[in-house]
Amino acid sequence: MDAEMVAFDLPLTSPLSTAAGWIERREGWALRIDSGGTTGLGEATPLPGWTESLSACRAGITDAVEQLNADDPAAALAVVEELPAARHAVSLALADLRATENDEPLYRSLGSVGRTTRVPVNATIGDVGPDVAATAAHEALGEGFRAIKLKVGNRPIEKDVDRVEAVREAVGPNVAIRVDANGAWSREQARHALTLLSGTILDYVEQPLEADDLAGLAELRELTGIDMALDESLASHSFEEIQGADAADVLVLKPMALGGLDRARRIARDARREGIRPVITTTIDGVVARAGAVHLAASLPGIDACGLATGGMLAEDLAADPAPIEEGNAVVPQYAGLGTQGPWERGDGR
Ligand SMILES: O=C(O)CCC(=O)c1ccccc1C(=O)O
Ligand SMILES: [Mg+2]
Repeated sequence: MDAEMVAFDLPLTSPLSTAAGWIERREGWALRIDSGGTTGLGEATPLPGWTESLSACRAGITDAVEQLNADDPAAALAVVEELPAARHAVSLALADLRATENDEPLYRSLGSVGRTTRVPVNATIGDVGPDVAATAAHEALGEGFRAIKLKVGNRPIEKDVDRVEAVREAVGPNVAIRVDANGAWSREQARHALTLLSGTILDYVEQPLEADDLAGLAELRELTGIDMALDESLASHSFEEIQGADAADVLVLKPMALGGLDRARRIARDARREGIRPVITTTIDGVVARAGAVHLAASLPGIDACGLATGGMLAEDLAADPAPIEEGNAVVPQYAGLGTQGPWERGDGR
């Protein structure tokens, strides 16, 4: 097999705030494996704080490309074992290649038996004031979204409460609202915020406390009865630890941060077995990784709304989107494999 990587640097239309700071651009590498004319695409888009550094990622993919060119995919995976973004690229390219060789869409190749044509997604609203948030939420409602995720935790509690209430007012009672604090609150602040929000029905609160405070998350879950979603906690704690701590109702799975679709899918299935809802999201990835995440979500029948409507945050992308958002759903590509050639795409789109 022949493998090559190309660097990219994609600016966001407007920066998104997270626990690890502001995301303004997404840099990474697209990877293509060619095996006798059949290709497999991968993408590594590291996000420091969530994955390895850019330099560690570049070194890892470079090593993996060398192993792939020596026809040793197992060695390629081994060299990126502890580099989640790099492993994401290598494992995705190999999975895409396999699915393409088998002439089946990637989500089927991941183990799904039925046909899935759409995956519900949430609209993502950043740390904007109540009026802008309400306008964005109202627009999302008009576009067909049935779930909205709002970033909180960057303002005084009362201000965040106003923002959440403004969004609820804008969308009415039938849209699920999720809030994501990215670990910003102390135990006391989270208790206060969730008490003030008790009149507003929330689908869940995502990472209200820092990643390592599993005991606090379990306590908050018990105390408030609000569904607790863990995101950052998954970077430093295994599924078994989280389950053992009784800390989660929902797990937010980011294939880029977890090291690939295969790893994320295993956690999703473990979670479901324990009655925990998996939700698939991205780290604001390029189209190759985003399409992979859509396939992963499609391989989990009946999945809740996922955080996959992130393509619109990018001012530029690697290629046209094979999984566009329509009426609050990602359309699942039914071509063989992933459904995109990324930067290797021909000008005509396929
Ligand atoms: O889940 C979504 O709706 C979008 C993805 C998102 O919010 C995100 C994007 C990059 C880094 C972290 C996060 C997060 O969920 O905290
Ligand atoms: Mg989150």
